[in-house]
Amino acid sequence: MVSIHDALNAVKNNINPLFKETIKPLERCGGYYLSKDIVSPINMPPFRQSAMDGYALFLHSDLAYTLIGEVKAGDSHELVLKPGEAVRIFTGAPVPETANAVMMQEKVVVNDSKITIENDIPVAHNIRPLGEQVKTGELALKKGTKLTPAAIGYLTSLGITEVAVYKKPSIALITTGNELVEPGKPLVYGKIYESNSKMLLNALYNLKFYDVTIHKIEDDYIKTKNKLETVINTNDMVIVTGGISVGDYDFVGKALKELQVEEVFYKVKQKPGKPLFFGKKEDTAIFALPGNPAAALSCFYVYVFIALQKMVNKDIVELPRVKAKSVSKFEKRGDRPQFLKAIYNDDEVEILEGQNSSMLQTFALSNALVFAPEDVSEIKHNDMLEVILLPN
Ligand SMILES: Nc1nc2c(c(=O)[nH]1)N[C@H]1C(S)=C(S)[C@@H](COP(=O)(O)OP(=O)(O)OC[C@H]3O[C@@H](n4cnc5c(N)ncnc54)[C@H](O)[C@@H]3O)O[C@H]1N2
Ligand code: MOO
Repeated sequence: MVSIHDALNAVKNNINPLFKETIKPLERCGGYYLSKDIVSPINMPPFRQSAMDGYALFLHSDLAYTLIGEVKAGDSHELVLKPGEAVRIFTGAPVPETANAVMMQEKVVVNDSKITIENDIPVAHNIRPLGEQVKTGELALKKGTKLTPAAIGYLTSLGITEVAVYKKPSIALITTGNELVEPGKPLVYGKIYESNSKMLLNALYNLKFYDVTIHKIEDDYIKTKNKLETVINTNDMVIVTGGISVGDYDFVGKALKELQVEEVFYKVKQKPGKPLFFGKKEDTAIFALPGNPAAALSCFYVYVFIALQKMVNKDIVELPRVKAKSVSKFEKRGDRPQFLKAIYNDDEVEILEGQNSSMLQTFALSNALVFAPEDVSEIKHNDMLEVILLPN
């Protein structure tokens, strides 16, 4: 049995960034990281743009100008101004080459073709220069940049439609157990509805990992071994739930050994999630999470989360931890450090009733896990606690 500290380090040290590339339509790249520098194919803006609705001017020493025409957004005609001349212009329209400033209309008095501006303005006033954001051939975004909505908007504004990004891991989710029934089917005595796959699928989707397949196996050694062999050979990560403890029908550990999966650790001194397994086969990471649903999800957030972040080359790989004041009492039994389902709000944290590792009801209300270290046996009101914030 390893400590939480050693288990966390083992996950961090045994997972490498995937660095597999794929070309994807830009609009589908939210949350991905660029695998190549992007050079701008155009100047942005592609022409000198008016930043205001108003008048483009060829500045001279007087406040009065003569109006000679109009340019609106989308117009392509070129008007030629002489000093003291102006054109009506609108936001986003191309500023004629010969105009050198734009005055907003609120500061202009119009009298037929004569206009008077309120005050002097400097050259370039209210004109967005050609290539102000980026020029043709310049670096638009560098390799490794995360494609946020803003980044996708920016690259789209440069006319880019597809980009090279780091592939996200392909993940196989496997549930085990004869007792599991697909929701929607009748529940016979002794059976339960299978919930871990949908729960973890959504945890993965929530973190923007979409390349996920779900597989179900009965408590049968040969079937377990064959299925694990296939998914390990074809995925970057395999997440199994159940069948990893010591029962006669827990075949996952034996099958992984037979398949020569390298055990990095098995069993962690923690509650929930004692029988957690983490191993590797070539570049595939294998987690076997306890079948108890709340234990599986807790292990997912504390350990699998880190592996996922490392695979996509993120700098910060753990969920955020904060300190918060306890508003509840809790008695911790045994010497295992514990992750407790809790509600964090405004620097305070409430530890919920119903901490059993089979209970999702309380997890469904939680937005955090309180970490109760080994040497703590009692948590009191106002104790300062370490709180892991769950992704929302
Ligand atoms: N003699 C011992 N027994 C157990 C130990 C131990 O140390 N010695 N550890 C206990 C702990 S702690 C845990 S956690 C569980 C883990 O067992 P497994 O990982 O082998 O999980 P299963 O036995 O297959 O299932 C446990 C529990 O979870 C339910 N389950 C499983 N899969 C799903 C699913 N996909 N959806 C919903 N619910 C699921 C399953 O029906 C069981 O109730 O072992 C203890 N035993
Ligand atoms: O370690 Mo188990 O996950 O407590 O129930």
